[in-house]
Amino acid sequence: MADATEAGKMVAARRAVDENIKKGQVVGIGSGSTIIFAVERIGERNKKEALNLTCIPTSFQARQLIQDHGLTLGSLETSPEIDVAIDGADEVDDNLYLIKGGGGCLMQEKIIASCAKSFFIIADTRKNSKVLGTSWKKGVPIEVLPMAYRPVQLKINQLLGGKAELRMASRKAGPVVTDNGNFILDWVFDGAQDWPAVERTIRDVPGVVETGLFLNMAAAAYFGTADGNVLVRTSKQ
Ligand SMILES: O=C[C@H](O)[C@H](O)[C@H](O)COP(=O)(O)O
Repeated sequence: MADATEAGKMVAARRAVDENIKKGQVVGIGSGSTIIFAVERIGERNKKEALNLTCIPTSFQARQLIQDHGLTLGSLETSPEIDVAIDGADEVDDNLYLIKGGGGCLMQEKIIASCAKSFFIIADTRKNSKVLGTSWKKGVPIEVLPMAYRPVQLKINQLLGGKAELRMASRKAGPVVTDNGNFILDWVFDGAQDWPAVERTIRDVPGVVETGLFLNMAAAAYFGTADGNVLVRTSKQ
């Protein structure tokens, strides 16, 4: 099963890279386990085609991946406009609404995606849902300022129901600390939601830095299966 999932991630990543990355572009590089296959493919093509890309990372991990594959590392300061961004997701619904941040990276990912002319999602087929919360049961990640985590937690519970849980680290005592020095709350919800309204409600709570809901951002999602097939779903808009 694990190998089948990895195979699905790989075919989706390779197809998205081959269809969307062109010479000379500024490329946003996402975070997580699926993006590894995309950067491997970009590196492979770069050796053959001298792509001359500038790659903008969304995390510490992405920065290392870019450098490990001999690609040119850039920043939003020098390249504020991105041609294409590619990233993974924890779940994708029928509207191409996404939950992201399962690996603790969401704020830089959202900034990079917002600067990109096109934003593509790569995932194995398990992430392809009609309704968010069908396969991803860990909730919506919310990045919060550490000093505000407790009131934010209480306010979200009051405003939305469900439960906003402080994400704890597994190989360190205490909470997960993001690349930006913040904490993460995972808002575990029940049933279908009005996602634009939920996004507004969460963002309006002082102390919230960003949410892992990416709405109306992705142009297409590539879902790979172990047998090498890739389903491409494009935005309805
Ligand atoms: O925090 C992590 C990022 O949002 C990832 O892109 C997301 O969790 C998907 O990761 P993976 O490709 O490992 O499933």
